Formats: sequence, structure tokens, C-alpha cells
Amino acid sequence: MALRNPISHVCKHALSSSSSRASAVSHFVCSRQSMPRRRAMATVVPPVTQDATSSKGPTAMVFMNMGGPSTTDEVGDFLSRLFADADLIPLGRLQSYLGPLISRRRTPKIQKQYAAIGGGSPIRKWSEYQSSEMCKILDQISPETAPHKPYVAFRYANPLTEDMYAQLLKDGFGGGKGGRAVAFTQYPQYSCSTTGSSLNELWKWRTRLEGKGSNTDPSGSITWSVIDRWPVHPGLVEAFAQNIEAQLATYTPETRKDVVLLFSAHSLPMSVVNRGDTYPAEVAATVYNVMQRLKFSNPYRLCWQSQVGPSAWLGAQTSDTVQEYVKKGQTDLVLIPIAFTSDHIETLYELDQEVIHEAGHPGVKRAESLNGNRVFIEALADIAFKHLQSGESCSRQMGLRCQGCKSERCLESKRFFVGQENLLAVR
Ligand SMILES: C=CC1=C(C)c2cc3[nH]c(cc4nc(cc5[nH]c(cc1n2)c(C)c5CCC(=O)O)C(CCC(=O)O)=C4C)c(C)c3C=C
Ligand code: FES
Ligand SMILES: [Fe+2]
Repeated sequence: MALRNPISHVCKHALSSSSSRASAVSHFVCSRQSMPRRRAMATVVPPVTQDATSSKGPTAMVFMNMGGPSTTDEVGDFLSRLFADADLIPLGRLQSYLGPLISRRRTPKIQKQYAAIGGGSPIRKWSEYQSSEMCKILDQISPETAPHKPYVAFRYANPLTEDMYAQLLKDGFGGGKGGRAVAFTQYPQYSCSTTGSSLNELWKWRTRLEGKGSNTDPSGSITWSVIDRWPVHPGLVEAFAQNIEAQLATYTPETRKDVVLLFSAHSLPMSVVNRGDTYPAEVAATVYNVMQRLKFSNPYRLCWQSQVGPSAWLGAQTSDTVQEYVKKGQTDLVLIPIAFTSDHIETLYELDQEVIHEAGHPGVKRAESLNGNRVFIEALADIAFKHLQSGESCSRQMGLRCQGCKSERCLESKRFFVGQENLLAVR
């Protein structure tokens, strides 16, 4: 159930200790019983040296995501950064030659797509809204770490990671003064090509702007911790489930239970899947939790969209799936974008204007994206609150590299964020 004012909702509980506050906050998002307990800690982040009686804040809450071009003029730069990213599209020694070539060729086509969704990606607007709303809630439920200051760091669009880092330093974090920052991935499910890439970029700029020291050195640089995945957070699951229920309610009572729920996530190249990437399993975990919350009211499938280029990608593809079901006479379908937290060209263009339009049947619909959803923003606050309370530097899972990983960048950035002593498979 959505909570309009978290403090009013928790008023029954004594707010005198942080543990009572923790359970009260989790209570409003979901039932406490279903909340999976976090596993043992990785590195413990040392408290920022401050007067023991005052708040340990300010705390910088940095929302990391890929970003998108806000105008069609920004599409060229967006794509050239994207195709230059060897964590996303590894082109080997030819990267600096092929990257600009492919992005230049692709720009006009992708510009048309952004023009068709209103002239740009709404991801910046939503990220800024979500992060600032979350920080308002955190200021109320976590006064120990207040004030919480929202930042956005995009991998391929403005505000870029380096701009965010420069702003942090300007705002008095680091630069000899210490301070705490939380890198909060906005990809619920971890992939080395998405969250991994953003963390590698963050580590690169940390090294360039603050030197090579460890994450916990006493020289007054920023102490970072990471929220690296949250695929089954009950508030996330609840927000998805409510949006699905709202769309199911638009069908007649007679047809409703036979509507097929088609969860759709951005696909991955099979080379990334076979390297051992955790994303497919984590996406499946989100889907299963949402279905459990819906009491398996409808039949469902998970399918994969937006593959790019000629290599093999994880399937079945969303567009084929819709076509095949419609051909079989199953014309009541609800598409659910399950791996991204706001609208973007893959929902507004690929799903709405291609897949659904081409299906040519009014029974093929899409669940709304999370965007400004209150239940979702409260879930973000709950995830951040628990992280701040836990003292963890990141999840245990982050310390294990993919079995096929050969990347020096992954190694170095994990050494930094996870802490040397907690890395499990570093060689
Ligand atoms: C969880 C989400 C995403 C994963 C995983 C992901 C992997 C991935 N993507 C590419 C290549 C491209 N992606 C592009 C755009 C794009 N990708 C995602 C999300 C994920 N990508 C989104 C939300 C967007 C759109 C951004 C917006 O509009 O807001 C593009 C650019 C568009 C195009 O040229 O088609 C490319 C290219 C790869 C190779 C990959 C896995 C390795
Ligand atoms: S590619 Fe997964 S840890 Fe490096
Ligand atoms: Fe993508």
C-alpha cells in the first residue's frame, strides 16, 4: 500500500531507535515477513568523523543510470559515448575506430525514434524527480545521516559521471574534507554491462579527481558505498504488481484471467550471458516475485527486447513473442517493462509504436512504467535506508567476478568498491 507520509504512517511505532525506525519503514512498503534478510556484510564503511552527538550527514545519494538524450541534437553524442564503452560493446583494438563509425551511421535512425516520442528521453526528468523525492523521505526517516543530497550520474548523457563528481567536490564532499556518498544503481537487476559499467566509470573519475587511494583511506577523500542490485525488493515488486493490476482491470471480468502477462526486459548478447552475467537470473527473480504477489492469477512469460547488431542475443524476442501469440489467437496480452524504472525509447517507441501498433489488436496493451509512482519512490527510500543502516560497502555478490571476466577495469574497480580483503575471485 502506498504511504503518502512515511512519518504519519510510522507514528504508532516509537521512533526513538534506528532499529524501530527500520522495521516501521519496511512495514509500510510490504509485509516484514516477506522481506529477505541481507546476507553478511562485505566491508564496513567507517563512520565519517564528526561530532558524535550530531548527524553523520550530509550524505550524497548518487543515482546511476545510462541516461538518454534529452533532445534529438544530443543523440549523436549519446551514441558515440555508448559505442565507445568497452564494458557494454567490446570492440577490442578497433573500438576507437569502429565506435564513432557505427554511432555516426546509427544517429539519424535513432534521432527519428526520439523525435517520435516527443523529442528526447524522459530519463533525466524522472531520475531527478525520483532522487529528490527519495531524499525528502530519507531526511525524515534517517535523521542520523541527513541531510541527503540527490545527485544523478549518467553513463552516456548529461549529467555525466565526471560532472556529478566535480559537483560533489564543489559541494564540499571529499577534497580533504571526507564525506559519505552512496552510489545507488537505478538498474534493479545487476549486469556488468550496465551497473558494472557505471561503477567502472565512477571508479575511473574517483581515481582521476581524488587520486588512487583506497575507499577508506584517511586522507579526506569521499567514502563510497554501493547499492548494486535490488531485484526482489518488496516495494519494487508491489509497484510493478499494482501497475499490472491497473491494466488488467481494463479487460472485462470474463476475459481478465486469460490475459497473458508478457514481462519484457532489455536483452543481452549471448557472449555476455555465457561470461556469467547475473542479469538474466535477477530479471527472472523479479518476474517470479511479481507473479507470487499476484498469486499467479494469469499465465505469463519473460521475453527479451531491443537486441542490436548481428550477434546472438538472449531470446525469445518480445516482438516475435507478441506476433506468435496473436497468430495463435491469444490477442489479450499485457506487456510489462521489468528491467527499467522509467520510460525511454524502448517503452515509448519500441513497445508502444512498434510492437503494440504492429500487433493491430486492442487487447495488446502495456503496463505503465514506474516513473513517478509513489510506492516505487518509497521503495527506493526503504532500500537506501536499509543500506545506510547496514554499514555495508556493497552486496556480497559484488565481490565475485564473472567466471569469464578478463577485464582489468572490473578487477580494479571491484578492488576499490568491495575492498581488497573481500574480493572472492579476483584472479
Ligand atoms: C537493463 C537495461 C539495459 C541493458 C541490460 C542493456 C544492455 C545493452 N544495451 C546495448 C546497446 C544499446 N542500448 C541502447 C539504448 C538503451 N538501452 C537501455 C537499457 C539497457 N541496455 C535503454 C533504457 C536504452 C534507451 C535509453 C533511453 O532512451 O532513455 C542503445 C541506443 C539505442 C540504439 O542505438 O538502438 C544501444 C546501442 C547493448 C549492446 C547491451 C548489452 C551488452
Ligand atoms: S565482466 Fe562481470 S565481473 Fe567483469
Ligand atoms: Fe541497451
